[in-house]
Amino acid sequence: MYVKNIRLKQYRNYGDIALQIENTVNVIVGENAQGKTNLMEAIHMLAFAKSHRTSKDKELIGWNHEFARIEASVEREHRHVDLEVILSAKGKKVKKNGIEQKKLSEYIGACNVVMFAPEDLNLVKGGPNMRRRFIDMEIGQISPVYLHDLSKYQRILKQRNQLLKGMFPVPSREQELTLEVIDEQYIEAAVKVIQRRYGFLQQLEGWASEIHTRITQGREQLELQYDPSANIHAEMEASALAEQLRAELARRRENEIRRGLSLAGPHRDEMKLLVNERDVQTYGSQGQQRTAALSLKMAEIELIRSYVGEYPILLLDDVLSELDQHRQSHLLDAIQGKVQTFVTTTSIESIKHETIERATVFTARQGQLEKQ
Ligand SMILES: Nc1ncnc2c1ncn2[C@@H]1O[C@H](COP(=O)(O)OP(=O)(O)OP(=O)(O)O)[C@@H](O)[C@H]1O
Repeated sequence: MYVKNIRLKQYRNYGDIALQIENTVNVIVGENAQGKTNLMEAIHMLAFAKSHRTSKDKELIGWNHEFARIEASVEREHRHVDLEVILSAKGKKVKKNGIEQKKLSEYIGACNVVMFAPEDLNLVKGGPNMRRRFIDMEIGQISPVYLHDLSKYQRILKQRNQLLKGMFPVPSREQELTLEVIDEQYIEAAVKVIQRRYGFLQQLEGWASEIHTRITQGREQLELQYDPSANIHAEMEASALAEQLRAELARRRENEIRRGLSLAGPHRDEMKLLVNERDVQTYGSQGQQRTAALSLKMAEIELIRSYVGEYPILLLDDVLSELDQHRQSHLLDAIQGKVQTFVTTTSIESIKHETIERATVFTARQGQLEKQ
């Protein structure tokens, strides 16, 4: 799939621009603060209806404007889809082929995007919430039903926490009975999320470990592990998993009431990345962490292709020049001719010559993009 054209109106520092885009590598070159990342963010918005760098949509609206609009035409293998995201003080609207989609889960997936930005190193170096966010977003784009299950789980979690808070120091009989009912809903929703995440990680690991071994020329083995917050075995089938979670909740009940918090469940689960059997977050060098992040992103591209039957669009925001020649070559060789790619850089010299020769180059200057 590829973005054939895009129009941005009052989005960040863009006034009103329209671009025709080729299904190749597109390099956006420009000095700092010219709008390179803003364009990447707009394409990310098309896929996820969410920015990769802020949760506050109003920051995306051009200063002194009432609304912002992103419109694009995306070519898919046997069809084409028009997408539109409109942001205003009233909220966000998303449209697919001109029809407003009330549920984001019905919109997401119309176009698939993999983004690799410097912050992605936090996937390896950062806290568990970064990895949970990564897993949730990536499963969401290949399986919108997952987003529905996840938000159901989050809704029940909120209710459960509220109930637990009111149960301290002495729970009433009524509260205890309500907790029993909520626990069953909580377990059912949690099991769905855990199983989906576990399955996703296994598939992702298949690709990521192969890619990682190739990049490190056989020196390193990458493993991804689902590391649950409860004493459960994520690989078990649903009823056994539910049983384990039920036992775990019973064991932790007193503590949960004392703290007014749910202490076991997907919201606290972790994904571990091991290189040669050691946690790369704790023991990995900068280079190993960078390679692990790159392997994950490259694996994601393959995983999406295996699900949707087409390669996603790749956004490389300010990372290509950060990769040494060896890692750059691995990435570029894997995508060349197959994946529509957007690369931003302040210095065109940092990108391999052969890539530039075959790429379309745009210059970003003060909210304008000019094809070279
Ligand atoms: N809501 C907004 N309205 C107008 N301009 C904005 C808005 N939000 C950010 N900007 C401007 O957009 C510019 C930043 O653009 P962007 O982040 O795309 O830079 P960049 O070209 O990627 O730079 P760098 O190379 O430093 O990453 C800044 O000048 C910033 O002031």
